[in-house]
Amino acid sequence: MTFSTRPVKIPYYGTNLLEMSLLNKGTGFTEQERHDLKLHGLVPSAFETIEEQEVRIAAQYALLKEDLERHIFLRNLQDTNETLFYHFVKKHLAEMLPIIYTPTVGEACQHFSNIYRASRGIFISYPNKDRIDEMLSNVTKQKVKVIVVTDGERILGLGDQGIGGMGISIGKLSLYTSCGGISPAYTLPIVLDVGTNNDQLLKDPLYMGWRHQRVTGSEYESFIDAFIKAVKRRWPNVLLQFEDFAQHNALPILKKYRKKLCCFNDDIQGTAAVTLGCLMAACRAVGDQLKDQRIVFLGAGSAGAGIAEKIISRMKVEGLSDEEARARVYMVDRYGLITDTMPNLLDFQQALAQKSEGHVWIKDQANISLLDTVKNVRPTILIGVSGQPGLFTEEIIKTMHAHCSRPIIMPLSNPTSRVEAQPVNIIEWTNGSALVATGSPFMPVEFNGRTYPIAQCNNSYIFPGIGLGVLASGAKEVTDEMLMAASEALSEMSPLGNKTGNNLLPVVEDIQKVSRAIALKVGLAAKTKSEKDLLKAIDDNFWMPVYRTFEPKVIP
Ligand SMILES: NC(=O)C1=CN([C@@H]2O[C@H](COP(=O)(O)OP(=O)(O)OC[C@H]3O[C@@H](n4cnc5c(N)ncnc54)[C@H](O)[C@@H]3O)[C@@H](O)[C@H]2O)C=CC1
Ligand SMILES: CC(=O)C(=O)O
Ligand SMILES: [Mg+2]
Repeated sequence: MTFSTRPVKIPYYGTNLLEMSLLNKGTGFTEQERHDLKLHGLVPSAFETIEEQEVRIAAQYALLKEDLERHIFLRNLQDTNETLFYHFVKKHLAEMLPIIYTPTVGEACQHFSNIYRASRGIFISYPNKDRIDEMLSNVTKQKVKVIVVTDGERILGLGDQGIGGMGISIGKLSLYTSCGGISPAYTLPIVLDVGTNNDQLLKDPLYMGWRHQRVTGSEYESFIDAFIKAVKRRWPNVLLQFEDFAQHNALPILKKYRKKLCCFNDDIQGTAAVTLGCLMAACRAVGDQLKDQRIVFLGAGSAGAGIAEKIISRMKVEGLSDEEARARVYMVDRYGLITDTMPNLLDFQQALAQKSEGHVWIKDQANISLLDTVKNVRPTILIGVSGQPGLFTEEIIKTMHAHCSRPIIMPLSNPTSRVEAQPVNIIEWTNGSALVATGSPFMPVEFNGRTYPIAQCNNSYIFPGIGLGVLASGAKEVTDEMLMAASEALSEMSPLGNKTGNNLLPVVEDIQKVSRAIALKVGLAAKTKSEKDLLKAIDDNFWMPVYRTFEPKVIP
């Protein structure tokens, strides 16, 4: 990996410089820098390396008792000294990801206004809809390359969190940097404040968002449109990630803007890519193909439909017709199995509805439960993306296992409090036969003297690599081919798939390696550069949390 050690010329000095989290080094500034940048006296006289500073941070961190406190502490460090923050996080990645990301980030979103410390990102509220250009121009970062934007309506499985959604935009971008090497100087979290329907927030005197019911319909659509156009004007080549939009908006927004700027929806496409990568690896491990599986989903929303369509695409690559592939995928939602006679289906659900003709157990039945679906379909794969905890009951899991000796069971809902079943229970109910992957992190399960690792099938294995791949290739669009390449790259790195271990996914500590491999495949699928040039561009774009030497740009 190449890393530039050239001094950086900066036009900032004194207290202002210390207040810039991207440049601040605290006691890490050298004697020369303290002289040149007017810092003498503004920091304690000791000179410390980043490693020495980290010892202090680790000692302070060790005193904290609750995960939310740890999150606040780390966010504070991020707002004070980003290089030290990423240095610390990178060194303890497996321990810190659950603090800066799921599950703790969910709590941070729920309590966003109460734990608020310092500003980060931009808050674009509906009443300010005519000044979006001005708001974007207020951002001092010149080269924004990756934006994560949410409107806070469906934060993880926690529902409407209003401007608390900013927490997820910040968290995702922290992973772009810690897992995908995107410089924090190039990232920008955004929350679109279109009001909230969360009564608790509306009544909370500390809530800092617009106290108004959510704007909907054409008003909402024109607001989104104004936002997208303003982003294009300010940063025409940016990669925009849509995050945690509610079901009724997620797909329509993606469809409308997919070709208009370089963007993707993480919950639909990122989740589909990581799940498909896991399933391809799991099939390889047992010498099967995806086209031979029968799959049942609980939750036919953005994530469910995204994963289902990706699985269908892959089954078609493996030789099935569209009809044959769709016949193998069953979607159970709030009112039961989705069938072609069910009223009020959304377009994307209609495409995934099972035909009632030809299935005796479906014909003329309404509200077919998950249990009945499992009994009749005899699935080999069960995926939970309902956002509702506990719905994979013992009876359902045991029924599935009765017809499938090695079931693949993925309760993917986040955060931990929303998981469809506890991995330990699934392992027990299946007598250790199930292959389990969850959306939030879980400890390995000990059962009958064996250890069962629980893979974290979360889009965090995918989006940092997509971001790096897009930046390195200069792609103008995130195509289906690029997403499929991401799934393939991930599945090729699966220890279980490669028969080199029993982990379905590489361990979190290897996630930077995973992101680079995904970036390469994604970049190649973008067809803009040769492999050699791409590898160099990936290296060049990969930011490392080390202190650069600063020189004054203008002597004040
Ligand atoms: N592991 C990962 O990487 C990801 C996990 N997720 C998780 O998946 C969950 C769903 O996310 P989205 O699909 O975006 O939300 P969504 O709101 O679009 O879909 C959820 C679906 O579940 C259905 N549902 C609700 N209660 C149900 C019940 N009792 N039985 C059956 N279906 C029920 C809803 O009607 C809806 O169609 C969330 O908890 C989210 O955190 C989402 C994206 C990525
Ligand atoms: C992981 C993620 O994007 C979600 O749960 O919404
Ligand atoms: Mg999400």
